[in-house]
Amino acid sequence: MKSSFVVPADLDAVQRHPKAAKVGERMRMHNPLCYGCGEESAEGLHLQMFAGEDFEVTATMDVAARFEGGPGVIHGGVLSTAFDDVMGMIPLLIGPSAVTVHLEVDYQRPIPIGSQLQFTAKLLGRQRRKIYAEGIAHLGDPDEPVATGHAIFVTIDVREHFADHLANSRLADEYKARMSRP
Ligand SMILES: CCCCCCCCCCCCCC(=O)SCCNC(=O)CCNC(=O)[C@H](O)C(C)(C)COP(=O)(O)OP(=O)(O)OC[C@H]1O[C@@H](n2cnc3c(N)ncnc32)[C@H](O)[C@@H]1OP(=O)(O)O
Repeated sequence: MKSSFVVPADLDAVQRHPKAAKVGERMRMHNPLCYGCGEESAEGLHLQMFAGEDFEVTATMDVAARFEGGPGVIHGGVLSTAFDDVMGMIPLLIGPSAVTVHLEVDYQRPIPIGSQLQFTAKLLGRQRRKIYAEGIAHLGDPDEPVATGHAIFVTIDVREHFADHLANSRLADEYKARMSRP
């Protein structure tokens, strides 16, 4: 079953942001408490993300026992979370902060607990505030994907978007201080 995800034809020109991570560099966590990539999220996925060529991101994730859904295999929602976060790094290569407005996942093979998942995500295009991305997950051979994801991210003003919610974070004080800087 193929995805029906559609990328518009009239896309904007994009450039890699001069301050984006260099090719092969680990991409910084957007939030240490992030359930996807945060190192301080005890139960999180602990995705490790790396900047690729052009508008690509690669990532790895150990499929820990706590991610079980069906017996011995990853939970589908956990895999969706991983795709959300890996593709969510694509906007950082072109600059703006962005949040997910649409996410879809095609599950192609069961993914065993104990395996290491590898992801490759790429920019499909930008149109105004919308950033279209695609990702694949594999177990060592990118030509044999075990799942495919598609997403749309919409750029935001970070201060405005999170203003009413910062207080809910365990890092509220740090974020309030950071966001109040000019
Ligand atoms: C201090 C540092 C912190 C750093 C944090 C970094 C953050 C990184 C976090 C990463 C974490 C990982 C990621 C996560 O987990 S992010 C967590 C999950 N996502 C969210 O919580 C987002 C919730 N949504 C919103 O808040 C609003 O919808 C936003 C603010 C995003 C847009 O509402 P706003 O009123 O501003 O704009 P708009 O409605 O005019 O829409 C704008 C454009 O978008 C198009 N559109 C909208 N929806 C859809 C859709 N479903 N399919 C297709 N298109 C859609 C729309 O047609 C329009 O297009 P056009 O006008 O071009 O035609």
